[in-house]
Order: sequence, then structure tokens, then C-alpha cells
Amino acid sequence: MNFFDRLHDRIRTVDSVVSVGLDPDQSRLPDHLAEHDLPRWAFNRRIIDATHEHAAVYKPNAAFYEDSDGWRALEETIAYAHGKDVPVLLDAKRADIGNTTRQYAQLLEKADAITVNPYMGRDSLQPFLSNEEAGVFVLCRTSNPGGSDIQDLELETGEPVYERVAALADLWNENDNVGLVVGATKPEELEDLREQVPNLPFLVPGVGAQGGDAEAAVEYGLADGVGLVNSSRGIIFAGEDDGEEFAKASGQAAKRLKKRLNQYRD
Ligand SMILES: O=c1ccn([C@@H]2O[C@H](COP(=O)(O)O)[C@@H](O)[C@H]2O)c(=O)[nH]1
Repeated sequence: MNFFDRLHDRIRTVDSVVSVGLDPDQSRLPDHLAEHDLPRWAFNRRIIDATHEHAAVYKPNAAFYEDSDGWRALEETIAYAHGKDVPVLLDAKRADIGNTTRQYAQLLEKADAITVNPYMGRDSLQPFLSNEEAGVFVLCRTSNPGGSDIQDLELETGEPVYERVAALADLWNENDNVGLVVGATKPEELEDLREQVPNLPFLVPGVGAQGGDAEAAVEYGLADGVGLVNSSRGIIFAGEDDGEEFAKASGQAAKRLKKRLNQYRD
């Protein structure tokens, strides 16, 4: 089954478009988890237990797992999320020349969807795009302040680079498996892009810790009700508590965000 069909079903089941970002910054984990073999996995397991009823997907960012223990923690996390019927979108922002990108595409043997970087062009994304089961979210207009350095540059046609990326992603969507990453900190761009590519679901990061616009994220992020609004630190580090209560706070934060976003859904 195609990723976006599965996501559609998941959104209906939990009545939520919340993507829970699993970015277990080791400097912020509760002290008592240090006694575990894999503290990041111990942390994520508790977060998943507390949030899965509100999670349309989990979005681990690969940056928080790129060491030997980290990959083990990530594998455990993905398997556990799947055990709770929650799809996993790996925020890896990959792409490279052909033989290298074929290696990267093996990440989709574990995760259900991935973020990719369009800078190297179609051939660098082909192994992801041709995986019909997987979701492929193309970075388009990112949430960070420096996103404008390149993405806002005007081409000779007058269109900004991010609009050209959206047009290309639409062309690359031969298997109905492509979405865009568009930051909630860019509500005007969200609106323009929704008009430009009405059928592509968006992954919208930047609500919560980055202060993005939750209403615009929902209004423009969803295509036929399918899309994702991500919060990572705002959910997983919602608790002040350094003991076992941290997970409860994350469950409450995920539920609050779900309710807030649902106000704006049709
Ligand atoms: O444009 C982008 C693309 C990706 N991200 C990632 O999303 C989360 C956001 O975390 P918060 O703690 O909710 O700010 C993180 O993994 C980023 O690397 C993004 O923020 N913006």
C-alpha cells in the first residue's frame, strides 16, 4: 500500500496530523536514563508509549542517531513505533550520485518515508522515487532563517528557486509518493505552494520551538486532508521533570497540539 494511503488511514484512526519528532538530544535526556544500555532508545520508548495515540507519524531526525549506539537506538525505535501501528518518517535529507544514493535508499527498508535534498537533481533521488511504497518528502522551503539564501533566489523566469523545486517535485511524483517540506515559519510561501501544487502533501516543521504558524500549517499543509505538522522539542522535552514524569508531559503536549491543529482541519 502506498505511503500516503497508509498515512490517510492513520490520520483517520487517530484523528491527528501531528508528526512527533524524535530528536533525543543526549544533553537533554533525563539523568536516570543514563543507566540504560541505549538511553536514546529508553527515552524514545517512553515517549512513544505516552504519545502514540496522538501521532500520525514519528519523525526521527537521523542527525541524533549517527553513531553506532545511535543506529541501534533508531532501529529499536522504528520497530517499536511499527508495533504501535505508527508509520516512521526518517528525516535524513539524503541524496547523492547514483551508486551512493542507492545505498542511502536502503534506509527505506526500515522507515516508511524519508526527507530528501533536491539540490543534486532527479538522478540523485531516483532510488527513493522509484520505491512505490515509500513516501519521499523533498526539501522545498525550509523553516530556518538561512533558507532564503538559496531557496528565495529568483530565476531568470522570475520564480524563486523553491517554486521551481515544487514544480519539479510535482513532475517527479509519477508514483504518487512525493510530498514537500515547507516550514510553518513561512505562511505566505505555504499558501503560494498549496496553490501551485494542490495534490502534494506537505510535511510542515517549525511549530512549537521555532514559533511557526500552526493555522497556516494546517490550512495549507494538507492535500485532501493528508499532510503532517511536526513538533519535536515542543513535545519530547515538554516536561520540566527530570524523573519518569517527563513522558507524561510529552503525551499531554502531543494531545494539546493535536487539539489545536484539529481546530483548523475541515
Ligand atoms: O525546514 C525544516 C526541515 C526540517 N526540520 C526538522 O524538523 C525538526 C523540528 O524540530 P523542532 O524541535 O520542532 O523545532 C528538526 O528535526 C529539524 O531538523 C526543520 O525544523 N525545518
